[in-house]
This record gives sequence, structure tokens and C-alpha cells, in this order.
Amino acid sequence: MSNITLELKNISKSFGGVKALKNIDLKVKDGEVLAIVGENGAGKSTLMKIIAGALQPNEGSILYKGETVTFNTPLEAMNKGISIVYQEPNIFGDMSVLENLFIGSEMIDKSGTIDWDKMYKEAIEALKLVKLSEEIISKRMNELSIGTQQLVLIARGIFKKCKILILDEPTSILSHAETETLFSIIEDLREKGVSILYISHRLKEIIEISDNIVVLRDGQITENLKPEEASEDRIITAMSGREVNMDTYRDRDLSEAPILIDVKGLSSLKYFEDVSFNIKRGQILGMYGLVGSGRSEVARTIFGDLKKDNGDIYFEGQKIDIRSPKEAVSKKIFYVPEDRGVQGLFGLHSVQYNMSASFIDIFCNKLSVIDKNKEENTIENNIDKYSIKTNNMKSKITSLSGGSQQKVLFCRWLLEEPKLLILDEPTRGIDVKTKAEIHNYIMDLAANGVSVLLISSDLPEVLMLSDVVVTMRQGKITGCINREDLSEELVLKLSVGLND
Ligand SMILES: Nc1ncnc2c1ncn2[C@@H]1O[C@H](COP(=O)(O)OP(=O)(O)OP(=O)(O)O)[C@@H](O)[C@H]1O
Repeated sequence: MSNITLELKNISKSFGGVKALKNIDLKVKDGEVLAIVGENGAGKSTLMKIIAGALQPNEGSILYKGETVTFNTPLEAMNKGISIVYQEPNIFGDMSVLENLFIGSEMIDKSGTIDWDKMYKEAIEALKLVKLSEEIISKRMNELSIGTQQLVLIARGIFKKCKILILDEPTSILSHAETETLFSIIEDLREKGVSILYISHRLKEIIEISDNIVVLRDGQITENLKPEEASEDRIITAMSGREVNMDTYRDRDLSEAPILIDVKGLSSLKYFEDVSFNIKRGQILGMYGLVGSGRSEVARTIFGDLKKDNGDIYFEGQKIDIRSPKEAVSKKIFYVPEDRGVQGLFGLHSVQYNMSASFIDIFCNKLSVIDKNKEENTIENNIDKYSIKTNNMKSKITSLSGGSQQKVLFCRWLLEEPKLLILDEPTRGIDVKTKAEIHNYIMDLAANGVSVLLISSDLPEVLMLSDVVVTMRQGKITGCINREDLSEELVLKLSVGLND
């Protein structure tokens, strides 16, 4: 058939003993939006990396526009019209948007020097495709929000003869408005005949935008669904092979619960100002705001990772002055950060090291010697409990799928029981089944008296788990809504300033 852009035949890929993909057959049509779903570690990213030339299969062949091809590098694939945009923006932060757009494919004039004028003109066109203004062209990438960085990378992927665009979990870091923009970009591309391969754990959006849904489980395709026949439950069952209970919130009466932490007029002037809220014992306080609203910085200040300029924090009724994360941890305030790659994980180390890094002393005997058996049994149990896909606990953390890395980080902070657990985007990149498990786990912790500060851009998650929601905008608190008054509309209005 002439309208098949890409065909994979019998593709397999192993990493050591892990068979990441087994005999994959897949066809992608012109202008098709094909969603790829699966649990963490199912093989989605590996499959996409093979199509984009970042990995080579052990077996099988790829036909692109009817011809058998081998891509040895992503640049080779990109030059043929296949681009990939990864989940975590792969940027050169100190370089300009212009430089990032052209890195590796700079334009050279007749005299052999870089033709900045020509590149600038093309950059304007490229940014138009993703609805970004040319004003950002000279800015450094790390001056932009993470969502805008992602859109710049999408612009880089599509503005030159793009035939296939692969998006690996694009919306997990995009704001509501940026997600809407992305969907309209996808619509434009579909009309131009560009095929989109779209990985996401957000099933609602998949049903909304895709033409077909392919379900991967343990490296194999288990189902091929049309969105009109694919309810969220059906997809989840296909992904996990069993039904998952997504119903989480349990009503609790917290009227008598004492206040654990009382934040009064807290400011860190570069990021936020005059922030006040309190969290009771066993209460989940959701903090919602657009990227850049100052939510993570509030969390980092409470954790002693950023310096406060003004305001007070009372913890268990006592005024405290936390000047380092170490002091916070000693008070049983734990923080699972947003950006696992930069802030959370030790990339050169094993799963074991990464899981026990913060609380190694709990495995020590009276002589302060690490009881290896105790440590390894605990790690093994967690790997099992959270279905972390890894060869074994000695594997390097970076060999795990994104979702499994996140689970390791989460487990690390639950080795000891916190009093206040700060979770910054706890389920970003986590599959629906594990997400439901983590939600249940958060509810269990709260039921046992742990207070939770939940920062999340996943509005349904915030609405489902929180007893109270605080909204932030441009470094200020714009609202505090009790559970009985919560609605998606109200939270969004307050976080974009429509209630001003
Ligand atoms: N470079 C690597 N070295 C060793 N194992 C790897 C490597 N890359 C992936 N794997 C393994 O291959 C399997 C599939 O991983 P992959 O990243 O493709 O999953 P995924 O479906 O994209 O998961 P997620 O949703 O968590 O991102 C996992 O078991 C993972 O640990």
C-alpha cells in the first residue's frame, strides 16, 4: 500500500539479559497519529529510539517509504525526515534558542562561515510552526520554561522535511495551555501528511488525539485499538493484563487534627513572595500553578535547599529555621524532587545505591557496619512491590526506563517514615497502573498521619488526592480551596489569574 510511511518487521532488541522488544511488527500510515501505550518498562522508548536511529535492533528490518533502511545515528534519521523529541528536554541550556534549533545542522554560506542571518530567518518560520514568538530567538534556552524548551525542540524536529515526528511523553511537562498548543500543532502536521508516533501515559489525551492505539506489554504488541472502542479501562487492562482500581480518595475528618506545619509570609524574593498556608497532620495539601509559578521553589525553601528572605515556618508548634536539606531530613521532612535526572538520581550508580543513598544508616548494625543482607532484602522487596523493571539491583540506574527510575527515587524516600512528605510531580512519567498504586500509597501514608505537600501539574491527580488545594501564580498564592468546593474550573481560573 502506498500510504504506509513506515513498516517494522520482526524487530527485537535485548539489553544484556533483558528482552526489551520481541518480534514487533508495526505499520504507520501517512498523516496517522499513532499512540503507543504501555506500562513502565514495556519497551515504548526502546521502540521509538530504534525508529529514530538512536538504537539499532538485534533483529528485524525497517522499511521507510517502501525501502529498507538502517539509521546509525539520530542525525541520519533526521536528515531523512524522522525526528524524535524526548520526555526530558535535551537542550544546551547556555546556548541560544537559535543555536539549539540548528545544532548539528548549521547553515554555511559560500565563504564557509555560519550564515546567522539565514538561520535567523528560518528560525522565525520554525517557531511559527509551534506558535512561539520570534522574541525568544536570542534568549538562552535555560531562561525559558521547561514547556517552552520542549516546544522549541519540537520546532527543531518538524521544520525541515519532517515525515515522522516521535513524541515521547510530550505533555508531562507542558502546562494546560501548552498542551492545547501541542494538540493544534499535531492537527496541522496531520493535515500536511506528517505521521506522529505519540507515547503518553495520559489515556484521556490519547483517546482524544490518536487515530490508532498500539498497546505494548513486556516488549510485545498485545492490542491494536481504535480510540472510539478504547475506554481508559480497556487500555489499562490491555496494558497490565488485569483491572486496576483507580478510585482513590477516601473521605477523612481532619477537623480535630493538629497543624503540623504553618508557613507564614514566606518569601524568597527571586521566586515567590508572602506565601502562607498550613498543613494538618495527615492532610494532603495540593499545590497547583503553571510552570514557573514558584511552587517548587516554595517546596525547596521549606526543605532548606533555597534561602528564605522573609517569613517564618512553624513545625509541630515550634518556630524552625531550616538551613539545609540535612536539617530538614533530621526533622523528618522529605522531598522527592521534580527533575529526577538533575536533582534526584546518581546517574553513575546502581539501583541499589540510588535506593539506599539517603538512609544508609538504617541498615547499619550497632558497630555502624552496613548489614548487606538487610539492605539487599529491603531493596529486593521494593523492586518487587513497585514492579521496578531491572536486570538486578546492581544495574546502573540509567539503564532503567524513565518510569522505573522515578519509582526508585520514590522508594528511597519511603525507607523511613516522614512527618512531612513533599512530592514534586510524583507521577510524572509513571504508567497508569503504578500511578494508581502510588496514589493509594500516598493516601495510606496520609491515613497514617503523614502530612503531604503535593505539587503536581496533573490537575486530575491534584483534584483526586487533595484535602485542600492552594493555587499559585507568578510567585503568589491566589487561592485556597477546600475539598468540598474543589472544581477543575476554579483551580484553573485561580492559577491563570482570571479571578483577579
Ligand atoms: N540502555 C539500556 N540498558 C539496559 N537496559 C535497558 C536500556 N534501555 C532500556 N532498558 C530496559 O529495557 C526495558 C524497556 O525499557 P523502555 O525504556 O523502552 O520502557 P518504556 O516502555 O519506555 O518505559 P517508561 O514508560 O518507564 O519510559 C526496561 O526493562 C529497561 O530497563
